[in-house]
Amino acid sequence: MALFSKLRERLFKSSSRLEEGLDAIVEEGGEETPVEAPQPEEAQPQPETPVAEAAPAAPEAPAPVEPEKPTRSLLSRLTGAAPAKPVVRRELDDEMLEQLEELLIASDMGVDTALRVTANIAEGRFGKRLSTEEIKTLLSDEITRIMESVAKPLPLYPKKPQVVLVVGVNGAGKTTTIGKLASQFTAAGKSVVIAAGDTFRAAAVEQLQVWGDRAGVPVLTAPEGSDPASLAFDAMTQAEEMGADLLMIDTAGRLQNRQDLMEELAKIVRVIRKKDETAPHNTVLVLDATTGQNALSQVETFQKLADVSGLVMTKLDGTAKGGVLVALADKFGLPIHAIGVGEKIDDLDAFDPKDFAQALTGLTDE
Ligand SMILES: Nc1nc2c(ncn2[C@@H]2O[C@H](COP(=O)(O)OP(=O)(O)OP(=O)(O)O)[C@@H](O)[C@H]2O)c(=O)[nH]1
Repeated sequence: MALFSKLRERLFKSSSRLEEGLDAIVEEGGEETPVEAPQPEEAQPQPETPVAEAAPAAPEAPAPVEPEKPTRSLLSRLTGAAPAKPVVRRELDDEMLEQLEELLIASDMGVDTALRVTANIAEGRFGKRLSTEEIKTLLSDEITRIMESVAKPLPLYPKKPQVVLVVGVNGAGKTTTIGKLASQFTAAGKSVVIAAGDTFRAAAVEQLQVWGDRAGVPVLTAPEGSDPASLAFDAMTQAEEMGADLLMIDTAGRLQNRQDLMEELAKIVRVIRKKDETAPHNTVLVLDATTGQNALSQVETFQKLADVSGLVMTKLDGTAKGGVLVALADKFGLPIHAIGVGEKIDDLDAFDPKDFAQALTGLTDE
């Protein structure tokens, strides 16, 4: 699956960290078990557990988690394939659970989420023997379950222009994301206008113009230092006159002076509501995945500054902190509209929970 492999490849740092950690945990107290476990009909003595070498025989030896797949053994016999390598399994106990929790916390899933995820994985499996692959599958299923309800593309309304306010700290990837979204909406037949609302930074305006050119959409600007709210008002007027479907407004991200920023955002909202009292229709918070747990406090801060309606997580490529997205979904339940997986114009993917969970855990597609 092309999309899957792209995400998998780009989330490599996150997945390899988890993968290496899981291997180390399972190997630490695990034992090799044969992959081709004897099937009941093969008239082998029925062991209570498929462990190769009986460990210091625990009287209540745990049963295997999943039955071994019979087709594997039959298939390899029919095709004469070399016997598969033995699989290492480790009994799930308190110590292993704690190590799993630590690993998930280290992958930026956050303490609360890591505890919840491991508790759910452990439920009904205590004392059972698990391989790395089995834990990856359980983990991936659990992450998918958490993320399913937040995977929502940016909702589109019949309202013209639909106003999308884009907020986030400087450097999070707002400009890039606006450019990528503009390109996607244009390709989908929508007419888009961008307003460069961070009027205090000439470089930010120039950068937005570069992205507007790339996406082939007009970028409305105002002289440096002018009032962002007045630009937003003019942009509303122009977008209406042009019959644009979408108006995306970039905003400043100076958190150093929170009060100013709060007033600036509030004023933009007040002014555009003079034109359309239902605007802004979306307030999208752009977050940088490489900031890890800091993304959580940014959500809290921006929720106080603006009525955040959804998230875009950028820079998921090349970070070992991809787990923060799970923590965000678990803690805030805000819709995740898209994920940034690179610096190019088409490096913005719809958020697919299963692909993401598999890529994060390094689970290979079967
Ligand atoms: N690798 C990677 N880099 C990204 C992604 N999104 C944005 N960037 C890079 O992050 C840097 C900052 O992106 P901008 O879009 O300028 O961020 P901004 O929030 O608009 O920042 P200001 O203009 O400072 O307000 C740029 O170098 C982008 O190329 C992404 O998904 N992956």
